[in-house]
Amino acid sequence: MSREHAVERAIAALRTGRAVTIEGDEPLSFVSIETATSEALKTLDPKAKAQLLLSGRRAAALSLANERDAADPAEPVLLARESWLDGKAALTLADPAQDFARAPIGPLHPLPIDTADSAKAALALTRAAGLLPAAWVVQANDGAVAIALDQLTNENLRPEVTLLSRARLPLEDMPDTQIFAFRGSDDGQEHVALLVGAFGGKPPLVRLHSECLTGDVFGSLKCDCGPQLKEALRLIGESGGGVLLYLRQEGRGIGLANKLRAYALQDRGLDTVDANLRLGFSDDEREYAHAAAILRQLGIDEVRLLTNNPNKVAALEAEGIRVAERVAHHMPANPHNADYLDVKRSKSGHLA
Ligand SMILES: Nc1nc2c(ncn2[C@@H]2O[C@H](COP(=O)(O)OP(=O)(O)OP(=O)(O)O)[C@@H](O)[C@H]2O)c(=O)[nH]1
Ligand SMILES: [Zn+2]
Repeated sequence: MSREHAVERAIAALRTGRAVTIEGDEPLSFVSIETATSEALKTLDPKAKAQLLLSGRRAAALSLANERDAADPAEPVLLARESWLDGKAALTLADPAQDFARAPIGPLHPLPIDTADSAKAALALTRAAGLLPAAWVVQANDGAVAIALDQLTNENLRPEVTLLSRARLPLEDMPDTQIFAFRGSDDGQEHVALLVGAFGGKPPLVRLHSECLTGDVFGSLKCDCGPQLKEALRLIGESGGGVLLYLRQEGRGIGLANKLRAYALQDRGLDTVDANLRLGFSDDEREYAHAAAILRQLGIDEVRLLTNNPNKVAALEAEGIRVAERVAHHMPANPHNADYLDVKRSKSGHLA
């Protein structure tokens, strides 16, 4: 099976509460603790000592001593079977929603992991599925969807994108716009490119916009995404033409439900970075390999990039697209996003 289909099937299984088996030297079967069906939970191994996989970051937030002293917060932590650790308790461990409203939970006993690569890949799959990075370890079973570890870890497998369709899409003040849909070869995500006007000669003005349902569609004041999206299109049109990529990396790559979980933590006083960490994600889970592949398919290998984020410039260059110029893309702050924009500058390296 192609890697694309294997990953897509595994993601679909996790989202619907079914088990996935990572095959290889260190086989590991698991289900998402968020979606696990009662069927899947029946396959918890009654004899096994091990039970729950959490991300190192989440374990650190729970003040759990990692076996490896949390040297790498991205490393998974394996917890032992405890009689009280049922579906509800596991969800409380994985989801920080209750962190401020309950007594400390435990005792919990981390175990050494003898399937470290598979455990890491398992949590990467739950993240890719937009679920909390937490899993029950279950017994291998016939119903599980199998995927080979090297289909998940082979760094040489650079994602490619397939052009699915293109059409005219007249926009306000930019009637000469075309929309292109692409599908990622590794995860099946549909990304969009808007080609505005005709460009040629100097490197086109390009905006890599990461999906933000709340800002882009509902006009949320918590972030600056909505105004950035509109202004980027306006600037691209004004400059004679260019490209806007609409990348399906909602919530800096953690997915919509997880972003809303992060928002709930922000309602409790955490900032945008700490909220991600408490959920068990890194501050920014995005990647730009798909963006680079789309630009290449559009015949673009050099851009003027609209962004305040130097990591985005570096990531795109690492994927082989030259950034001839960074064009600042600041929006006026409002009372609801002023702190957010401050944190982007003080903690995430955004340029003022
Ligand atoms: N996890 C999380 N994601 C958020 C939050 N606020 C906005 N986002 C997401 O952040 C992404 C936009 O990131 P920004 O940091 O505004 O922009 P950037 O792409 O890093 O930098 P610029 O190019 O300068 O805009 C979108 O995917 C949003 O959904 C938040 O509080 N938590
Ligand atoms: Zn936003």
